[in-house]
Amino acid sequence: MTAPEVVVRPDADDLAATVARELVARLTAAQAEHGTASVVLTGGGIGTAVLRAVAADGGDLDWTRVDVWWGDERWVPAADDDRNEKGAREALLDVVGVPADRVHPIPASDAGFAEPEDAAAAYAAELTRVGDGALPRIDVLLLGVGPEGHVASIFPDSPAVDDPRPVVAVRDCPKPPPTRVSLGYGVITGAEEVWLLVSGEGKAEAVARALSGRETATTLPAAGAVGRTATRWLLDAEAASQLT
Ligand SMILES: O=C(O)[C@H](O)[C@@H](O)[C@H](O)[C@H](O)COP(=O)(O)O
Repeated sequence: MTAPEVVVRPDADDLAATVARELVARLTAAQAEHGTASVVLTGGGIGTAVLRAVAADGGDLDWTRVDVWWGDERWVPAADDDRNEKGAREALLDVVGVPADRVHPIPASDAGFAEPEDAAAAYAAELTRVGDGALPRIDVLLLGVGPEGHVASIFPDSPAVDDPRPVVAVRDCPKPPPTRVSLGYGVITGAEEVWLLVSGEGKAEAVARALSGRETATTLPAAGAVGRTATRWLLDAEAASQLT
């Protein structure tokens, strides 16, 4: 496993612009190598700010050859403002016009699945459909980090940490809404590059703990979020303020 890279920018705006530029460059390089690129999006404040920055300055990335996935989703109806999908569509996908068949949202609670477990199984099936029977290559997997160290919808001490399924339903989440669908660790750590986007003083302790080498995925899920070829912590100065 390669050591995590830590990038610190002065503030959230600079961080969003920097990550946007680097994301477009990475996806462009993946297209040059493979023909297509794939990215897993995150909800959250800085995650959505990055998408807005990509929309404003997206270079010449060919969005018709980018597969778009989500790391987690709230179990609410499609039109609910809590949907990560809704925020991502408004911030970026509707702006740059990604073709519908390349956008892979996690099913909403009104999409016809009785339980979030059914939606999780359907999302796992969609991953293997696109991956021709295996999990697809994910070039960049973006994650926000909660103040207690959660990533996607995997919270500290949750059974989801040890669930081997590629996509899991998560109930009783400490952060509302309580029911969610999340990629499991196997998919997260199967991504080529995992980029953790973190902004603000309230995350500084979680960042320092995650990078201390003393936490496990169970005690601090962000600590277990590593990519196959790269793990990048992309921070603003406040989020980095407790790093030694
Ligand atoms: O569904 C969610 O709650 C998000 O996907 C979550 O994982 C988020 O990314 C982090 O909590 C960071 O959010 P902020 O950047 O808004 O603090």
